[in-house]
Amino acid sequence: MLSDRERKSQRRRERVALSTSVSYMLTWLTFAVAWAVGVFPGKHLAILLLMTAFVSIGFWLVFRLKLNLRFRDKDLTAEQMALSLIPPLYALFFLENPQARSSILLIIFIPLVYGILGLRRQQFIRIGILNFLFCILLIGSLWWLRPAYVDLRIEAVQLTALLVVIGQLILIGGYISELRNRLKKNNIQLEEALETIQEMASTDELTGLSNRRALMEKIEQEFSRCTRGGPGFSVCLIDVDFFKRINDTFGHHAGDQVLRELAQMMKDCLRKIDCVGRFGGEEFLLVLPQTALEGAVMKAERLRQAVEGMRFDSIEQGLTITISIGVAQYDCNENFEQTIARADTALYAAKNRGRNQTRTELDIEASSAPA
Ligand SMILES: Nc1nc2c(ncn2[C@@H]2O[C@H](COP(=O)(O)OP(=O)(O)OP(=O)(O)O)[C@@H](O)[C@H]2O)c(=O)[nH]1
Repeated sequence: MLSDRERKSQRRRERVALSTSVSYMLTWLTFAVAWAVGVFPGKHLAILLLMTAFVSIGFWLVFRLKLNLRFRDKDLTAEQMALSLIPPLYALFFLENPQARSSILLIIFIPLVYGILGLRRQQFIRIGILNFLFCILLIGSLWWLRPAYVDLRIEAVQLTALLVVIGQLILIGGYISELRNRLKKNNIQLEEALETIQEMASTDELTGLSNRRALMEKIEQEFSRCTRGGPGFSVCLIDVDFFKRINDTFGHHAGDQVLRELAQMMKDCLRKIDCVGRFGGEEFLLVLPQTALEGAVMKAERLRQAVEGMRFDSIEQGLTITISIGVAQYDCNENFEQTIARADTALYAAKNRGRNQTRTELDIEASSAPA
C-alpha cells in the first residue's frame, strides 16, 4: 500500500509523463516540417511518430503500473532522458540536408535541460557524456553509411561546440543539484523544528502530558463530534489531596517528582483514544471519548485505587498519596466550559466529603434531595 505522500508523487509523475509527450510531439513536428520542405523522407517520419508514441506511452504506462517504484530514482529521470534521445537521433540520421541537421541537433539539448531540474550531479555528468557519445555515434555512422551527407570539417566544429555546451550544462546542472540538496536539507530541518515547536506548544514541560491548551483542543474536537451527532464523552477532573503538605514537608522537587510519577501512571492506564493532561498546578483533566457517566466513574475509580497503591519510597519510605475526582458527562445543551464546571463542582464535593473519592453531579443532587 502506498502512503498518501507516495500516491500524490505517483500522480504527479503520471502528469509529468503526459506533459513530456507534448515535448516529444513538438520534436516530431520539427521533422514533419523537414518532410514538408523535402529534406526528410515520409517513411521515416512515420517511424519517428511510432517511436515517439512508444516512448511517451511506455513511460506513462510504467508510472501507471507503478513499475517505477522498483527503481532508486522513482521519477526515472535519467532513464527518460536517455531513451528520449533515441527517436531524434534516429531521425537526424535520415535527415537529407547537413545544414538542417546542424540546427535540429539543438533538440538533443532538450532532455539535458529537463535533467537540470531533476538529476544529481553524478547522474547529470553521466547523461551529458552519453549525450555527447550519441552525437559522435551519429556523425560516425553517417560518415560510415551515408558519407554524402557529412562534411567532417563542419561536423568537427559542431561536435566541439556541442562538447562546450554540454560541459556548461553539466556545471549548471551540478550547481542546481547542490542547491536542491541544500533546500531539501533545510526543509527537513524546518519540518523537524516545526514538529518540536508544535510539541512544545501542546506539552506540559514537567509531566510530558498535554497542557491545558491541548486539552481544550481535544475537548473542542469531542464537542464538535457530539454536536454532529457522534457519541458523547465524559471528563474527569483529578486533584491531588493535601499536595501542599508534600511540598512543605519534602520540598518542591519532591512535589514535582510526585506529579511526574502520577502523570506516567495515568498515561499507562489509559486507552489510546483517551487524553489526559495537566489542567494546572496539581490538577489533571481526563477526557474520555465515547464514554457515558457510569463508564467514566468506573475508569476514575480504577485510577483512584491505582494511585492509592502507589509508593514514593525515593521521597520517604512508604509515602503514599490519594486523589479526588469529579466526573461529568457532556450534555448537548451546554458548552464544554459548563461541562468542566460541573466536573469541578463534583470535585469540590469529593474534597468536602473527605477526599480520596470519586463524585459526580448526580451524587450531589441525591444527597441534597429532600428525604
Ligand atoms: N511541586 C509543585 N507544586 C505545585 C505545582 N503546582 C502547584 N503546586 C502546589 O500545589 C499546592 C496546592 O495546594 P492547595 O491548593 O492548597 O491544595 P492541596 O494542598 O492539594 O489540598 P486539597 O486540594 O484541598 O486536598 C500548592 O502548594 C502549590 O504551590 C508544581 O508544578 N510543582
